Amino acid sequence: MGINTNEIVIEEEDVLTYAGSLPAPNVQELVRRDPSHVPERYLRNKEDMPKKTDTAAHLSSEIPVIDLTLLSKGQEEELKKLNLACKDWGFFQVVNHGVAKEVLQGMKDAASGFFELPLEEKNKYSMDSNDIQGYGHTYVVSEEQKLDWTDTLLLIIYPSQYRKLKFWPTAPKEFKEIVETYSTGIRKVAEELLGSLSLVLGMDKDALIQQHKEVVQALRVNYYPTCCKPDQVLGISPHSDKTSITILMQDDLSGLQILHDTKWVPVMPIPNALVVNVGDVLEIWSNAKYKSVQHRVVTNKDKARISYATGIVPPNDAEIEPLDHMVDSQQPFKIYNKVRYGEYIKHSLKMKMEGKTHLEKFKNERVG
Ligand SMILES: O=C(O)CCC(=O)C(=O)O
Ligand SMILES: [Fe+2]
Repeated sequence: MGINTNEIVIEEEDVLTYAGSLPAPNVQELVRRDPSHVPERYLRNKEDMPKKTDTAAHLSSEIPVIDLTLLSKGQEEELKKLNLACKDWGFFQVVNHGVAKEVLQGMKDAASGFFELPLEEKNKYSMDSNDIQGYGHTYVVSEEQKLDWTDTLLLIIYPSQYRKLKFWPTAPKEFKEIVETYSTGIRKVAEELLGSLSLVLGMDKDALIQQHKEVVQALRVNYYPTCCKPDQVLGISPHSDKTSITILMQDDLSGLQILHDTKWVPVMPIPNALVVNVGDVLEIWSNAKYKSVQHRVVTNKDKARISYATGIVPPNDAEIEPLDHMVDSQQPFKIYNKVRYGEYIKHSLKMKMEGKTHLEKFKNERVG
């Protein structure tokens, strides 16, 4: 069945519904009932857990910090910094981004209020079994896989006709309004970044926005409860994002780590800054000049952590492939085949999160 919104007909099956997850326990509730126990399904093998030898905390201060105000003025130095940040790190933090600190704080207060509600209240917004919008878990595809120590609220925000308001919490009562205000601010940041990225990739300023066909914006709020066995449990498994770019607000608790060369580097919170990373779609468009970088989240014994990831993606019917001018002497053929975003995301959602394995299927056979 299609939905008719003025002239646009959206195929519901195509755009609004994604493969869902198997049911999984509510982690916050597990901890509330027995903070001293972690079920087997969450306990990982030693080799999958952070080790001193594969972590490089001293590199945290090298993760680039970009000034968005300078970028939007087209300042040459800052554009160069952006290009290097995407090439060398795939992650950077953004300051002077224009989203007021009251708005950032308002989003944090509203989300904390939601997660503090009793389980039966939160479960009013539970994901349906065939979809990823709502409160629940994503990427749970088998009874055997190890589970992440997190509960998630995922909402598609823009274009507004894709919203499923039944999943939008009505408590705390200001939730909806602050999500709108926050998301409108983040959208401007996304547009500014996509404009600057277009320029540094040698295109007109609006080229990457055009590539999206339509900029779809989703908000994924991750709640990581305290964990009594942080050395055996991960908040989120290593993965790359299925986005063009992701814009993340973290609270004042660290936990996010990114894979840089062969070492995991913590992304330390900078008050009121946003963390931005290159997702798979930008890796494909740029023919891997910019790579989506694996990241994971570790757990914490003493304090719950909440993060707010805005995913910028194209609609399901957009075809994505390396842009012609990204084929050059450095990368003399297109390393990904053309794929509809909808096909790519459905394939990815059927797999547990495991690094970048979901991307293999779309690689050109000439990639060894
Ligand atoms: O919690 C974080 O810092 C990262 C979350 C994340 O990687 C995601 O939602 O894709
Ligand atoms: Fe992520």
